Amino acid sequence: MNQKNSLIGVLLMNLGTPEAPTPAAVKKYLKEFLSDPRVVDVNPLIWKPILNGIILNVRPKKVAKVYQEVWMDEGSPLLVLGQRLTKKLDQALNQDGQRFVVTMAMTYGQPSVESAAKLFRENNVEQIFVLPMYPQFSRSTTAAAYDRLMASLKRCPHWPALSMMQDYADHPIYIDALVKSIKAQWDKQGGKRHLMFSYHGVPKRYVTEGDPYQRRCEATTAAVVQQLGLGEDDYTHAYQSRFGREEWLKPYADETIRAMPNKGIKELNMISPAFAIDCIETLEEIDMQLREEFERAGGEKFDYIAALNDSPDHVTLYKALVLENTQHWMN
Ligand SMILES: C=CC1=C(C)c2cc3[nH]c(cc4nc(cc5[nH]c(cc1n2)c(C)c5CCC(=O)O)C(CCC(=O)O)=C4C)c(C)c3C=C
Ligand SMILES: [Fe+2]
Ligand SMILES: [Fe+2]
Repeated sequence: MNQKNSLIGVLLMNLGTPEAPTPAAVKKYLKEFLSDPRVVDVNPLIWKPILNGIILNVRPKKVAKVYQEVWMDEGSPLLVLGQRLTKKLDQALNQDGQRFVVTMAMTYGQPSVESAAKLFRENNVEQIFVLPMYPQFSRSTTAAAYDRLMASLKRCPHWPALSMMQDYADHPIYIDALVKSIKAQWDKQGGKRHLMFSYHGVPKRYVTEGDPYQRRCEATTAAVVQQLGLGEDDYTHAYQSRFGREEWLKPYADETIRAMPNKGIKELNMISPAFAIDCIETLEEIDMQLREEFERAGGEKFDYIAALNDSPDHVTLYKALVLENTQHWMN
């Protein structure tokens, strides 16, 4: 086996998204996603009846409408924008000769890890670098992606060499890319505004039990704030997307944003660094719901700073992460 001359597989992994903005497709997606104990760790004897009884009968109809509001001609934003980034990364990595096979898979649904594995086998890939598209590690996202990958390899007689990225919450090129996107928005709107960082939340208990997610989110905010030279009153760090009755990480984004106009913050920029790719959680929950809450409370200007998506800076970052983590296979 000549590993030095074989192609290197690059597997970008993201969460998953429904195949259509319909209640049936959303139900199928939520069933798979919310049955994963990495995401909801409640005892299955208690959780399964709640999931199958209430949640999967009520939530899909409501959430399908939300997907319809943000759906693109080619499909779900999470998938379409993720595929655009994958294609650009492929071009950037292979511009000086074919060395990498680059593809994207979802932890839940399509495109599956098995379809990526098939592509790698067809190209005789012997080494795979896995890059979960979550800047801040969490058991509910990154570890779930690893589990999914391992499960797909369970019946495989031959394993490739695997290298997995844990996270890149404070990687200098990631921080630079976020800072550039904030400065670009400031230039566009003609000046600075209060900057709110809103991260996808997780149950507080997960962090108490050892999930480093909160610490990693704080590391991202601290690095961006430091690079921008912001003072304490210039920014806010919060968590969105609460689900269920348990306490989640605080402060909650919706409560925080409702209180801002009364404290004199009427002009706001919002960034959501936990999302590498825009999706319903940013395009609808932030740019529609939280915007509305802010304006209803007396807020006057609200601008959401898009995820890095398929921007040149994101391609530069992902290219660097791949090269840094695959050097040992190339020399
Ligand atoms: C039930 C618990 C959930 C945990 C824990 C959780 C963590 C978590 N999720 C993301 C990224 C995404 N989540 C998305 C949607 C989404 N998340 C949950 C629940 C939990 N997430 C639900 C039920 C949903 C579906 C929508 C809904 O019913 O409200 C998405 C978007 C997918 C899309 O198609 O657009 C992403 C991405 C992170 C980063 C995270 C913790 C670190
Ligand atoms: Fe989520
Ligand atoms: Fe949400």
